[in-house]
Amino acid sequence: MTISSSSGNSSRRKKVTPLDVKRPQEMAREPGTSFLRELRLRISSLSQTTLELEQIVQYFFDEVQSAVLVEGLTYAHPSFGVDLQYGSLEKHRASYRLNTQQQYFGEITFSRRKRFNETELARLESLLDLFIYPVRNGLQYREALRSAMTDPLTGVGNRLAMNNALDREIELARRYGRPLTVLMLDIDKFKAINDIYGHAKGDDVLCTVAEYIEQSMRSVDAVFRLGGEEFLIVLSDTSLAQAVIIGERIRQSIEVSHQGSASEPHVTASIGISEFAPNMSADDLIKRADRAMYCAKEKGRNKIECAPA
Ligand SMILES: Nc1nc2c(ncn2[C@@H]2O[C@H](COP(=O)(O)OP(=O)(O)OP(=O)(O)O)[C@@H](O)[C@H]2O)c(=O)[nH]1
Repeated sequence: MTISSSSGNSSRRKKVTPLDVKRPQEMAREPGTSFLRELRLRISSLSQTTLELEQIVQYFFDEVQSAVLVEGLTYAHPSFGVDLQYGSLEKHRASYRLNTQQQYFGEITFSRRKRFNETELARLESLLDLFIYPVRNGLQYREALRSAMTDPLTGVGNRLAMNNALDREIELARRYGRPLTVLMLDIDKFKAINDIYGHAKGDDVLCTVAEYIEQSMRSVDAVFRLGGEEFLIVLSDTSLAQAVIIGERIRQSIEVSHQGSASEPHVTASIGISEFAPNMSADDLIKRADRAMYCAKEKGRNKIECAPA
């Protein structure tokens, strides 16, 4: 493990190799180390009870307090989209880049109002090896969950992710009485696109349609591919009238961006919209949107239809 650090106003930066990180046996020779040994054991066993990154960082923050007063702790790994903060972010900071020989595992920052002294920094550094491996496991777990819930072709959520998201959104809509709408989108005559332009072009179309849907939504909305050429879009806190506007934006953006040529297919999509009511299950909501989408197909495709209230 390699830890590079910068600390406080002095902005020192140094590298610590695995040999520099004190092992429990070495610390046992120092005064007061039975306390640190117990602390190491406690952190180590707590970290093994979970794979949830938030909990691992929280445990570390809570336990580190007994060795060194720390008022705030942040842990970030931008490429995993992780940015966690516990306590308050204060003026004096000690930051460590966490690396093993092979891989970078993010950056941890301890902060507080009073400057850290060298003994305290050494103590914090001596505990970092207890942090990096649980964090590595937590990141791997997060990645495994993410890929289990992602459609590999388009990169949007898959059916499993949709089930989770919809259950959560329905619970929020019920609890707070907020509107919730879903859009079922199906690419028109997709079989013909495959037949005329080839399967690879069909795959490209699926990817660009997913992109145009994402570009037409707010960041809080979510899109899922249900298989084939069918997508479900979940619009939280959105009424039927607002959903029609968003649906129309999506429909138009797909059509305008796929005008068609000798080598490119003309692509359109049909959309069915359904608004949640408290007596509905997730399944009811999806089925209603699906029926509305088939109405749009029957009425000539490249249209939006709403499920009856
Ligand atoms: N390229 C590609 N094609 C797929 C994929 N999944 C499903 N398909 C094809 O999508 C086509 C769907 O065709 P249909 O269900 O008949 O519907 P359609 O041609 O879109 O016609 P309408 O829905 O009535 O407008 C089938 O030919 C499937 O083989 C995929 O991942 N990639």
